[in-house]
Amino acid sequence: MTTQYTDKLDIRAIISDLESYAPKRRGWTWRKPAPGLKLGPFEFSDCSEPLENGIGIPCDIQYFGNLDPQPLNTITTEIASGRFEDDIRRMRMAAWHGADHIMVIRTAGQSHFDGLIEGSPQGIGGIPITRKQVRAHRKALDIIEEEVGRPINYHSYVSGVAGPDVAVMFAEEGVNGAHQDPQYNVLYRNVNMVRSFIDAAESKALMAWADMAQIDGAHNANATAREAWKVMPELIVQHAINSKYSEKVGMKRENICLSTVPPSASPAPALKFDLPYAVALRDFFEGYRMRAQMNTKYITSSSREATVTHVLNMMISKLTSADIQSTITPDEGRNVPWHVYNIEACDTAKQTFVGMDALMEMVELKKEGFLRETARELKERAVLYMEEILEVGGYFEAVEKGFFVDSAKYPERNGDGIARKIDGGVGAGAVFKREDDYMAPVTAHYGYNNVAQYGEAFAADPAKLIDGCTLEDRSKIVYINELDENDNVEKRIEEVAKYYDTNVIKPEVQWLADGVVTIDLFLPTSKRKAEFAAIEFAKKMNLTDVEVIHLEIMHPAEGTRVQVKGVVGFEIDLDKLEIPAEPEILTDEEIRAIVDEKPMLLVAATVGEDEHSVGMREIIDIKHGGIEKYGIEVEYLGTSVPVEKLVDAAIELNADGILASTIISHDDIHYKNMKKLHEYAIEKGVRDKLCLAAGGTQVTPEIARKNGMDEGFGRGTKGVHLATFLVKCREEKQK
Ligand SMILES: Cc1ncc(COP(=O)(O)O)c(/C=N/CC[C@H](N)C(=O)O)c1O
Repeated sequence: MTTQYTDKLDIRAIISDLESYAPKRRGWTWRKPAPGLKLGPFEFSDCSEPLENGIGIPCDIQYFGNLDPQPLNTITTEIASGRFEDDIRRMRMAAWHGADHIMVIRTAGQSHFDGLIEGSPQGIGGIPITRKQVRAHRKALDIIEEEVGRPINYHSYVSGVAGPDVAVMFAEEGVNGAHQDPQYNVLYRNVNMVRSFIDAAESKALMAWADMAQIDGAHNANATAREAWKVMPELIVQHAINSKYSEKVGMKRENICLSTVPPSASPAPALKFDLPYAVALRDFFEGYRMRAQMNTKYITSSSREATVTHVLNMMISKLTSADIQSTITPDEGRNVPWHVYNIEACDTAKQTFVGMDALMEMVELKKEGFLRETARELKERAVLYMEEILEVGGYFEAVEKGFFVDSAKYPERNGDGIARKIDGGVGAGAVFKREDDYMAPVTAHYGYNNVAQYGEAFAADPAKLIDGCTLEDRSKIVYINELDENDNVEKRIEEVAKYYDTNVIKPEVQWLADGVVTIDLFLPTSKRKAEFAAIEFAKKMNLTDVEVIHLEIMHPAEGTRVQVKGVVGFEIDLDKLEIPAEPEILTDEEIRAIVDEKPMLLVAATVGEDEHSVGMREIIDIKHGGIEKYGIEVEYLGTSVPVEKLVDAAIELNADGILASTIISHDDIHYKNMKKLHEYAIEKGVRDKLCLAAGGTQVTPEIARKNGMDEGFGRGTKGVHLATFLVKCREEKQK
């Protein structure tokens, strides 16, 4: 992080004056490759340009100085809180953790709305797409991308009965990417298929004009089929139908992203299914983009399990290709994703990809054997599937016959596919042939448009007839702020104004001040009893609205892990908190001058029965930025040293202080050893003379001091922190 951003985004400022907001650019932005990128002591092969501001994963911050390498793959985070004002804060967190593709899920059922909606109503499982909401998010992302120093793509959905209306609005509002696949309408939203494909042509023409990236909907078959791995031939066919249709309408291949989800998940031998499928897809669809997403069909309430599934999916992405890596949040299987899980998923993607940097310079996929034979078989099945579609008369007839999402592996059939009537579904009978003199003076309008009746000059640019349509002249866009005087963002912000305007805070998981917390318990009893006992424990902790969100058997009799969510009924005023000032740190020069003037000698050891030595070596050795670089002399006694020996050595050497490394914290042994050290120094009559410092990954300074240390040092301690303490402590002791 190069600049401290200590101010929160001003949500009220972002949602104000949206009427005059205009997007800065049009179209999708891919990451900039940085071949041979050097960061710290490392060189990376498959990374993109680093961020100006970002937050590395914890071990990057603790051990590598926040190098924060960014993989070449675009990383997506999906947000679905239902309140777009709270989504904005989460976008900022995700962007700082490496997401450059923000996908905001739509409110349930918007596919059946037959027109645009306006304003800022709250949504279910996502937000209602409205012009106001899209502008607010794009305006917020303009600010956020400046902070992180990388363009961020905003993504939504062009589907449902009002697809083309939404596509026009997205083109007007600078949306960068969208899902668009007429098969989705037909199979999962029962929108009439003829209507869906005609609307798709119009929508895709607009998306092509807006240079938007398109994601198809094949992944939905995965999540819908009974045994996902059996729909592989169909997935290839679904990708082909949407990709070819998109290209015919005029979309560039590099903007056509196949939404490829591996059809299985462990404990199935996942890569045996998923890798051949991934290879087959890339064999067939050269020149298109791949958008990889882990399988969400088999996701459960175990956030750990979801993370492993995510990592396995990224292994496939690395072994084959993924231009976009979608990240399903690890809590997707138990609630509408929460802030911290969006961030976990972004970190998992970043950590995994940079950890596998240069993998394909070291391994390659076998050119023969099971992998290639299986890939070929899948491609053959897909071709047969396509041929049979032609035999029965084409796509519409095949849908009527229930070809799609049948749970058998084509050409086997179980007859349980999703069948739709050609003349059925929402919007049926609403397709009309354009009259000979049909004319629409608008840009990116698909199909017959007889503008030539007003002069050939207009044929190539129909909007010229009206001096530009809304795509050329934003003043022609009608912006409506709100339609509902209650269900809107201003009202919602009023309800939580205190938490915007003061330093009073409550815990939250998705909405400001929602008060929700989770507790993670191990209960030494059976699953059923643990479930009810956990609720009781949570209630006794004064949580309300208590719900069990995850149960995991450690052993049928020995115990169960339970995760519970609940609401706290109180808040904290930060202004009234006693927060000890951060310890002041002296400069290297100041410390060196003090030690030059008055040499310092310490004795150091890892105490008790503890063999860990790395931490102590790092805090001492000059090459790790340890205290020796200030000229401080250290007599290191090694590991598993009794505290008595430490004190005796300090007396013998007339040392200024003692450094005790205490890594093992089981049964608070680290604090017990500190107490022993303190008491023995008193017993030997040297306590007042010596500066006693204890350090370790589980050490809390306040508790170390309670156990007799002059100071304790926990995670992230650097040499300068310890050296500052030592020179000040010695000065104090020798007054
Ligand atoms: C092709 C297509 N069109 C529209 C919608 C939106 O669907 P409604 O508005 O009808 O809910 C979807 C939904 N996918 C969810 C995101 C998924 N988790 C993903 O990452 O892809 C879709 O796949």
